[in-house]
Amino acid sequence: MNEARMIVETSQLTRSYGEIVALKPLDLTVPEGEWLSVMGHSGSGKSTLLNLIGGLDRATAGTLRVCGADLAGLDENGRARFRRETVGIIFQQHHLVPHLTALENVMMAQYFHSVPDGAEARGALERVGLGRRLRNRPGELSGGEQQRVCIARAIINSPRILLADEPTGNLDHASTRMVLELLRELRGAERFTVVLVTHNPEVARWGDRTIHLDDGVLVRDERSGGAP
Ligand SMILES: Nc1ncnc2c1ncn2[C@@H]1O[C@H](COP(=O)(O)OP(=O)(O)OP(=O)(O)O)[C@@H](O)[C@H]1O
Repeated sequence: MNEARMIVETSQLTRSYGEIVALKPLDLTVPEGEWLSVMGHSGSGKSTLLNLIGGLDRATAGTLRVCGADLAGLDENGRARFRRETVGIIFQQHHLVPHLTALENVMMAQYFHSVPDGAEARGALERVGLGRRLRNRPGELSGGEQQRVCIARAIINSPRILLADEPTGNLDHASTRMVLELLRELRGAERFTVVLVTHNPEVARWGDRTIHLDDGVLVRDERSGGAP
């Protein structure tokens, strides 16, 4: 039987900001293809963990391997390359450029990864169901549609791991469901691993597994109940 490959492996991973220990020594493994939900109160260390996994921040102690890369051993350039090649990120705030169309917003992300390619960007927008809204600016799209542009932008480089920080935090119930269904469908098709931070237990249930952080400590690790 094949052992599942671990996409994230941490050992005693720690992040302090001066006196504040945002993440206390954490041992965590995430197998390839898993959707891991991360819950916890405000300030419990969820974004800190996500930012470390995404190579956006550096640990103060411990080890962290993501897709085989030893993140502690990478310099700034190495981490930028790791982010470009391996990671897709979606935030609560969409960070779309207001005066650019949906297509141009995705192409701008490509510019930072590699070379803008209109056909590829169009393909990503079609994959998230926005093939008919390519020329619309963010202000002309609903909140759920804006988040779908962000998902198109995040999957354009075929990431091995998709990180989502409260991706549905600003959305109503129907748009939340649509975004989560899309993530589930894309994960099935593209086989990336998902780590999704949320305050909302209903959202966490869409994952395979949920970990709970409390004051920087992993206090619970359980199989999720399944999507409603
Ligand atoms: N750059 C920073 N400098 C100083 N302290 C920080 C920094 N980033 C996070 N912290 C602190 O680390 C702790 C964990 O923060 P983190 O953002 O990871 O929590 P969170 O669980 O994501 O919270 P929220 O749900 O409110 O986003 C908090 O006490 C926070 O104030």
